[in-house]
Amino acid sequence: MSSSIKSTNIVEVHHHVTCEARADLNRHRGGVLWLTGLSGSGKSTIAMELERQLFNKRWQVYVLDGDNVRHGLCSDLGFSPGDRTENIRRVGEVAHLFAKAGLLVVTAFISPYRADRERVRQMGPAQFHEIHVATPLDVCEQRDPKGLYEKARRGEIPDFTGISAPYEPPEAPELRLNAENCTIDRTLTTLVAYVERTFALPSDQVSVGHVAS
Ligand SMILES: Nc1ncnc2c1ncn2[C@@H]1O[C@H](COP(=O)(O)OS(=O)(=O)O)[C@@H](OP(=O)(O)O)[C@H]1O
Ligand SMILES: Nc1ncnc2c1ncn2[C@@H]1O[C@H](COP(=O)(O)OP(=O)(O)O)[C@@H](O)[C@H]1O
Repeated sequence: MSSSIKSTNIVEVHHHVTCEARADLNRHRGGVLWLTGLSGSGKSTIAMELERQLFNKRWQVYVLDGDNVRHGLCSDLGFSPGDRTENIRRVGEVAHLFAKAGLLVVTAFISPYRADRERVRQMGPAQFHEIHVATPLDVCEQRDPKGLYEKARRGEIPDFTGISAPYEPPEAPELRLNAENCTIDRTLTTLVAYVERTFALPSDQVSVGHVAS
């Protein structure tokens, strides 16, 4: 974990293109939609389908997914509490950078610790919306799309979330998806409407030319 700051004598460089100018161009604000939930709860399925539907509506949108990020940026991290915290810190920083670049970032990480998710919320300045994919453990275990619960029950995966490692559900997420009782289609309808309500610019909002010369 990199808790101590080693970068000193750093002076911030300012962009000439403002966040407002990017939003004007895209017709939506940048932001972070943070999906959290157990393995098998539906995070990746929902995130990728949301990306596809928003892309088809010409949104600037990108998914950061746990399994993918752990192949590169976070390939040095495992699943101890400290490594998970560092994983979420790095992803949070990247998500906020993308959001400042004007994108709607959809993240799909278990992110089991409340404090880690709260730290990402506080990173700002982009809007952070916590979405709990609230599928219960028994349903996730029944689905077991990657066979990981079976392995974890056999003791072959240590520190497996929900089995031998904790998951702290959000207490007041911006949105809770009960994917257990809802089809993928209905979940997506709810989410797309939520995103449009929250991040789209009103169609009558006129560009005011925010790009500095
Ligand atoms: N011990 C343990 N616990 C939980 N998950 C495990 C573990 N080992 C490997 N995997 C696989 O890693 C994926 C979770 O990675 P994340 O980066 O989302 O995890 S975390 O947010 O840092 O907790 C997770 O992906 P999802 O099933 O999509 O959630 C698993 O495929
Ligand atoms: N309503 C639903 N929402 C999301 N996924 C669902 C739903 N019903 C069934 N599933 C299935 O559950 C599995 C969820 O796996 P995945 O998206 O990889 O979860 P996670 O990324 O949280 O580990 C997929 O096989 C998906 O088809």
